Amino acid sequence: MATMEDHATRWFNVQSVPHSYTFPLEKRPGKLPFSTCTAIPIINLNSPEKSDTIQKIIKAGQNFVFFQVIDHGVSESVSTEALNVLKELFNMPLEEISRDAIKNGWVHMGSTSFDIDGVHLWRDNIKHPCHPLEKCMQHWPQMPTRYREVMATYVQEIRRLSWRILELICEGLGLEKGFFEEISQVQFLSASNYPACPDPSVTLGVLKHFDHSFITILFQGNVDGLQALHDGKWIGVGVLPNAFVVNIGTQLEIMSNGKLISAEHRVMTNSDEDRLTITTFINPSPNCIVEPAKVLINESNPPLYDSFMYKDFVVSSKAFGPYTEVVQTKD
Ligand SMILES: O=C(O)CCC(=O)C(=O)O
Ligand SMILES: [Fe+2]
Repeated sequence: MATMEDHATRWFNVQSVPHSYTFPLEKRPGKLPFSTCTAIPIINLNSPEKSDTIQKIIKAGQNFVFFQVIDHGVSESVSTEALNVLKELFNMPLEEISRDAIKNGWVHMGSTSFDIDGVHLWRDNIKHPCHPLEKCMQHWPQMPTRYREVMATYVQEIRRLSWRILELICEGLGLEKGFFEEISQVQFLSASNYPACPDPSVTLGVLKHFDHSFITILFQGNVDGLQALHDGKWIGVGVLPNAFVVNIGTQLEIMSNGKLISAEHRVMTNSDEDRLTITTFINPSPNCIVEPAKVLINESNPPLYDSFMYKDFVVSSKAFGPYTEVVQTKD
């Protein structure tokens, strides 16, 4: 357990944002308050009208890129327990977290491990692969002691949910059933703790980026912070109790030949409370050839993207930086 003393000396326990966390003017979010965009689609996955659900997902992927799913079949206690155990983990003394990460082979990125153009992000982060479970679990945190049990339930539920969504997308795009099965065997988890920040206008939890996944499933608890770039403006993907945020990744944009679009997004901090989130990426397998699906290509719909092997892209773009080896299970 973290002691009071340990907490008081942590990097975020400061009266003002240190220079090393202050972004250059053009990257700062500025003083605008976080405002939730009410137009972001909310999709009920349990609706009896399946074709209606599919249509809503495809439309959301074309227009808003992010959407939220409700009545998704993941019980609230599973997600809440996952957040609780992560909170315990992030509260442990830093040396203990680092020791566990080194011993078991998962990634711990304390805020100072990130250095983007010389500036740190306002977050602590952990990452590890999740699939196949039997192979991955031994490389997860050992502490808190119930971490593996709680997170195993969570990641399995999220895998089921992501399958459901990918199958609906297949149907909506006109791809054969199970199109993504073989090619999306990589799932990894990235959990972030964004402590309350004395001045959210000068720093960010995550800088603007695309997710290089097929889809990303985010549980953001009950604190706002996520913004997506839409028509050149930052829009807030506000918290909806027990909902998951779904984001179309760049690799699905390519496979769909641009029928679905991936959006840049970023994370703002806030001055009132800590924010803890769990991101699950469903990624192409390393040997997957990423290219517009053949059935979507014809004379009037030429391919809009070149084809490449996912692992070559990951290496050449440094998509996962120093932690490529860990999140990209080898074939
Ligand atoms: O924490 C969030 O709200 C989103 C994080 C994110 O965009 C990512 O991990 O790629
Ligand atoms: Fe992201």
